[in-house]
Amino acid sequence: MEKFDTIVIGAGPAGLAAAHNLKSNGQNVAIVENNLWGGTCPNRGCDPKKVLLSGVEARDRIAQLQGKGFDELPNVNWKELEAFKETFTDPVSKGSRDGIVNAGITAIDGQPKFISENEIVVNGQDHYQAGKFIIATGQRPSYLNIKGKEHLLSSTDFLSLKKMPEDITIIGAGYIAFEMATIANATGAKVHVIHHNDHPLKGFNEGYALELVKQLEAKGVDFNFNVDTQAIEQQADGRYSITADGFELTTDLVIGATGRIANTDFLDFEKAGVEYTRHGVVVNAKLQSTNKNIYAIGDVVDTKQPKLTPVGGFEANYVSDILTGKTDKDLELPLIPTVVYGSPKLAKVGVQEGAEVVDQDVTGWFTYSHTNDPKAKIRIVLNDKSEIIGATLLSNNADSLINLLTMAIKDHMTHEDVIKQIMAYPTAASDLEYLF
Ligand SMILES: Cc1cc2nc3c(=O)[nH]c(=O)nc-3n(C[C@H](O)[C@H](O)[C@H](O)COP(=O)(O)OP(=O)(O)OC[C@H]3O[C@@H](n4cnc5c(N)ncnc54)[C@H](O)[C@@H]3O)c2cc1C
Ligand SMILES: NC(=O)c1ccc[n+]([C@@H]2O[C@H](COP(=O)([O-])OP(=O)(O)OC[C@H]3O[C@@H](n4cnc5c(N)ncnc54)[C@H](O)[C@@H]3O)[C@@H](O)[C@H]2O)c1
Repeated sequence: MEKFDTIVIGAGPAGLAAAHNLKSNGQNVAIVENNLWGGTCPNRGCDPKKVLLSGVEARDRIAQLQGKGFDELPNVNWKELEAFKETFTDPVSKGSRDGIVNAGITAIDGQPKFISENEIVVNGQDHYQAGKFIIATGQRPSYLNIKGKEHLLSSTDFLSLKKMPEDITIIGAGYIAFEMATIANATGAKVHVIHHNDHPLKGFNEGYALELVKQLEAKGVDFNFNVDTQAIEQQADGRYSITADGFELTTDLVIGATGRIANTDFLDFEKAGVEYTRHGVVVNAKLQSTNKNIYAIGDVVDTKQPKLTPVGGFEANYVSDILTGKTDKDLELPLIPTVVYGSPKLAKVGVQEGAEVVDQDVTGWFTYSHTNDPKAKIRIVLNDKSEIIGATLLSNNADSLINLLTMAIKDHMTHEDVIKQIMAYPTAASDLEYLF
């Protein structure tokens, strides 16, 4: 039986970062993966989505400038765009595994199960012991429990569609639903979004979320709110009929985007004394599970933190520091900016209410008018010392501006601090001094 200082279970962004960190700090480390090395983000999440969105952005920009230098609106060639995406995704698994092996970390392929508090067996035959374990098994799509649920496809399927159907329906109105709807719409598909209540993108400012709905509606996306899907049936012609109380829709393909569920099953946690809920592994403020030698990081953790790649990476660094004696403090996450990659993009950071809120429609400002953007809005929240403490942005460059505002909040910047800076002009950043 092989013994290690630490065994990491799950080779996504969080698990890989922890394994590399621990190894470079002199530990004897193994990492177990039961599927694609690299995990969700580079194989079936953030990165492939961003490649597909680059096509959307290029087309949107030209659409906005039609009659202002551009005549024809080009079509997105899905087959070519998908092939381009695969040039990024195809090398990920081998590259991630090779990186592990080259770093001198033991790479184990297969399905691990705990058989005691400090031992796992992989594929029912190979036994490994460790002083510490890190669970980094992430999440997978959760499907609605309705009649015909077997017809639901996931975001993973969407990102690898060989052909974009003429008509596609997405159930749910969270991050994934908006991003898939944006991509499918730009390829020319008729897109329907069905949502069980009238709160899309819960957690974002309601007015801004509804403005994004309006912008997508203007591009032809059909939103159906307060529709609680009851059944999906395949018709003789291969299409699908979606039904709810007083509602019926026929479509070519149905994507379920109603959240994700933690990968806590199949690991026999009971044998290791690790408690978990349907939201993930239960941890304390040091990301330690109910077994003090087993930690959890990334999407699989049952905390309220947004489940995002940089959060998993931060937690990996933190647990590595704990396990190498560099810290014994509780985890303190910094501000977490988050972006819905729609068209336009919706971003937020920090708190959303304060002593003063400056909410502006900036569509007419040069930054947005020279590209003829249909809508840009910026909401800045200040505290009683006039420091920026939060922001929500809706614009095509919200993704980069939100990072700048995150730094400004961290540095407790006021308007006076902002005007002391020189920002490259003309950019969204050089507008900052006029925003509040
Ligand atoms: C469509 C989509 C788009 C996204 N876009 C963004 C974005 O733009 N920005 C952003 O920050 N985040 C985004 N996310 C979220 C991001 O992908 C996750 O937060 C991130 O991948 C979490 O990393 P992780 O290492 O915790 O888990 P994962 O990346 O899920 O990795 C977990 C790994 O564990 C493996 N595993 C699972 N069970 C077992 C087991 N029993 N034994 C061994 N191995 C196991 C899995 O196969 C996987 O490789 C997106 C997610 C999706 C689905
Ligand atoms: N840009 C990004 O950073 C990004 C992109 C995609 C995914 N992600 C991560 O992945 C996670 C999962 O994304 P998601 O869009 O699946 O989740 P989500 O939590 O953002 O949205 C889920 C949606 O499904 C709805 N829903 C839940 N239960 C339902 C039910 N029974 N019937 C009908 N609708 C129901 C919710 O109201 C919500 O609108 C996100 O929370 C985020 O952490 C991030």
